[in-house]
Amino acid sequence: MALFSVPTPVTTILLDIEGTTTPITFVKAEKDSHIDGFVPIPSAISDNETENMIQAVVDNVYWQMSLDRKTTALKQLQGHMWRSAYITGQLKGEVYEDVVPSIRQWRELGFKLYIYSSGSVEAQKLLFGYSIEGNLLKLLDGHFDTTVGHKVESKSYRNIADSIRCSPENILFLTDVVKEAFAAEKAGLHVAVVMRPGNDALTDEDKSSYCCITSFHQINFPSENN
Ligand SMILES: CSCCC(=O)C(=O)COP(=O)(O)O
Ligand SMILES: [Mg+2]
Repeated sequence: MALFSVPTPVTTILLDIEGTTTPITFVKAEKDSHIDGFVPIPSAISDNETENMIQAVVDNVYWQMSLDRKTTALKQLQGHMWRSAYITGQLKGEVYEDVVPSIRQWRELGFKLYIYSSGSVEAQKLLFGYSIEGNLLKLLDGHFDTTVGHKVESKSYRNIADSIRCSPENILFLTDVVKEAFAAEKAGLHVAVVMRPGNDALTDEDKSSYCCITSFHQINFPSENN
């Protein structure tokens, strides 16, 4: 197993969610038409304007979800919608099996841990608060979403560094998306790209440009001396 050695100045780890801590399939809405009992939305439009408007909004939300768009408005809406499903126990946040033991170990080693995801802070707190591994919020020092800036813009990473009063070179960002890794690196952060089953395939150029890992267990810290 190839190891990724964390550079010595790193004190803080910034984690992406989808494709990094959590399978993409957990976030991405599936089409329901293949499911037994599927109830299609009628295509006929009634004369009632309010209903038409509601329907247009619903259609637009479905369209955005089908494209897995990362707009702040969509992500805020998803957070609100998921709340009751989490609270009633119908939904539990998925995390890969290596995530919890790793982040526990990182905290024991003294690292600070933050989340930066396109998912709203509300949705992040639900996912980790009601996860298949129980309430993980106490393992996290804070959360950032796209209200701090888009994930492919370097400025967002500088904003996060400023907000947690940390120099960019003290932060390691783990993400599945190369454009995000590029933006973070440009801001001065250290990065590693996470390859999980179902993630978009990386090109050979991506693989040679970035340290790539398939599990958090491949992350090795200076204090581990191995
Ligand atoms: C926070 S739970 C839902 C995550 C989500 O909606 C999403 O789009 C995740 O994208 P990420 O930036 O974590 O890859
Ligand atoms: Mg991601």
